[in-house]
This record gives sequence, structure tokens and C-alpha cells, in this order.
Amino acid sequence: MSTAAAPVRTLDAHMVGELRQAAEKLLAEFGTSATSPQLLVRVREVASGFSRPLRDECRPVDTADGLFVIRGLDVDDEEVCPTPSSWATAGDSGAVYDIALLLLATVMGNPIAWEGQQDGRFVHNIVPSPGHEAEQTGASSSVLLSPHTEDAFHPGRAHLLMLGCVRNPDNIATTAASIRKTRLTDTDTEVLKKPVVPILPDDAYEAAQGYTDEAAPAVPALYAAEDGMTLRFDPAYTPLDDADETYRSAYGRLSDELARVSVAVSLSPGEILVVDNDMVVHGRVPFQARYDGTDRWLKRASVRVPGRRTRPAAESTEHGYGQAALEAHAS
Ligand SMILES: O=C(O)CCC(=O)C(=O)O
Ligand SMILES: [Fe+2]
Repeated sequence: MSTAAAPVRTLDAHMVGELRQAAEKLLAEFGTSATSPQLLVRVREVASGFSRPLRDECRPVDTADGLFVIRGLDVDDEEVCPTPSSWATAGDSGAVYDIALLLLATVMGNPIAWEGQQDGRFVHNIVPSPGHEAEQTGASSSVLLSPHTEDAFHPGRAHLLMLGCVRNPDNIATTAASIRKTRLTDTDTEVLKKPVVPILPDDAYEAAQGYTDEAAPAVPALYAAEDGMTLRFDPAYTPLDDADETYRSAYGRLSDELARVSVAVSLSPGEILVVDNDMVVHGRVPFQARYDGTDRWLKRASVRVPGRRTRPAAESTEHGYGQAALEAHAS
């Protein structure tokens, strides 16, 4: 894994002012970042009035890195409250960043939430939580969060994942690996384009894990979209033992290639990492949680981009394990 420079889009003072003032105004109007239909309507109105330069910085990923970092917003560590000890107690902590993220997400596409995750909020808090150290979820710390497509089990998953940094005192890196940078043989690619095994719901979705109405659909790991290869990959929740040796070894080579091209992105407060969830798998290096209010703290938003054709048509028949993605804005 290398710490290669990620493409950076720097917002100038004018753009930052625009974004910050809009977020502060909406927060003053609603008093919370908990998303009501009214707040979402106002977010859309305000986002549609953003200047062209600010909107341009929200353009789609345009390199094979499959990601970019938005820089410029600042977070005053003295002003922002202590890092909450779990998403469940976070409430409106850092609410102005929730709204700023939601505004940018709305310029990029349609933000989504999940009823079964973090109380249906559109912006999640990613903080290390006592008792969850070794999980494969955002609440873990002591283990490597292995590279994954966000919400890989679901056909309604995000096209873009946004991670906004509130605090990261020990420079703990998010990892990111783009399928467009890997080298695989044609034979392996063909094998991995076949639907062989399912991807099961992850530990952040308890209700979905209990879903038994229909069988889990096998899904392809790779898909050749019009503009290049895309992937859907989450080894921690893929029952590979059910696949034959040919598939397992091709899958292993894909994992190795993703590890080879993986980059480490250590976010500083105010920076926002935007990852194309069809091109890039992301994870996080292990770290020691502090649990003293100064822990690493990220805000996460998920975005669907209407009209994108980066996924196989067969996904539209998947049941999604009874989970539904809620879209912020009627499309
Ligand atoms: O903590 C990180 O850097 C990434 C966590 C993650 O996978 C996520 O929030 O989806
Ligand atoms: Fe993730």
C-alpha cells in the first residue's frame, strides 16, 4: 500500500464561505441536522443556488484513481464538541458538517439513508465505539477494516461515498483501491464477471441479516460498464467456500491486486474524501481508540447518481434482503 497523492480539489475562500454560510443558515432554521422532509427540501433549494465554481468542484470522479479529496473547509478543534463515543449518542454533534456534507452530496446526486442504519440519518457518524473494536464496521478500531464496496449486499447502494473528517489526531488512514488500476488476466476477469456467490448483509444491518424470505442472489464481482470496469466486492461477507477452486483463486488474485494498488488517504479535519463506490473499494488501517473525546471522527454520506449505468441490469431484480434505501429527493 502506498501513500500516493490523491487528486485534490481545493475550494477557494469564496466557495468555502458559500458552503459554510448555507450550512449555518439551515442549521439555524431547523435547529438540528436530523433530516425531516422539510430540511431536505430546503437543502435541495439551497444547493441548486450554489455558484458554478462550487458546483464544478462537485463534478464526477474524473481519473482512474476513482476518488478525490475536497479541501478548504476548516474545522476548529476548540469549537467542535468532544468526539461522541458511538453513533447512537452522537445526535446533533457536529451538525453544521452534517448539513455541509448533505449540501455537497445534493450537488453530486441524490443522498440516501437506510432505515436500518444509524436511525435513518442521511449523514452517519463514524467513530470508534467501546465493545465494537474488532468488527468489520465503521465503529471498529483495533482491526484492519478490510477493503469493501459500501453496502455491497444491496442493489440500491451508493454510487458515491463521502467521508468528511472532523477529527483525526493520529492520522489514521482510510485505504482505497481502484479496480481501474489493477491488472488481471482476461481469464480471471471472465470468471469474476459471473454471478457465483452472494454478498451477505454486513454487521451494520441486523434486520437484513435475519432475512429469510428468499435465497441470497449470487452477484458478479466485476462488471464491464461502457466506460470501464466496475466492481462489487466485500470478502468479509462473501461465502467463498461455496465457490469452486477456479473462482476462489481468481477472487484471491483480485484481492491481491487491490492490495497492490491500494493507497492510504489520511484525512485532516475539514477534508472530504469522495470515493466512487463502483470503481473503488475502501477500508481503514487498524488503530488504538482513545475513548476520551479526542478520537478520530468522520461524517459519512452516501449518494446515488441518477442515470448512471455502471452496474449489471440483473441487479434490478434483487430483493436487497428486505432493506430499502431512502432517497433524499424524489427523482
Ligand atoms: O473509517 C474509515 O476511514 C472508513 C470507514 C468505512 O468503511 C465507512 O465509513 O464506510
Ligand atoms: Fe465502508
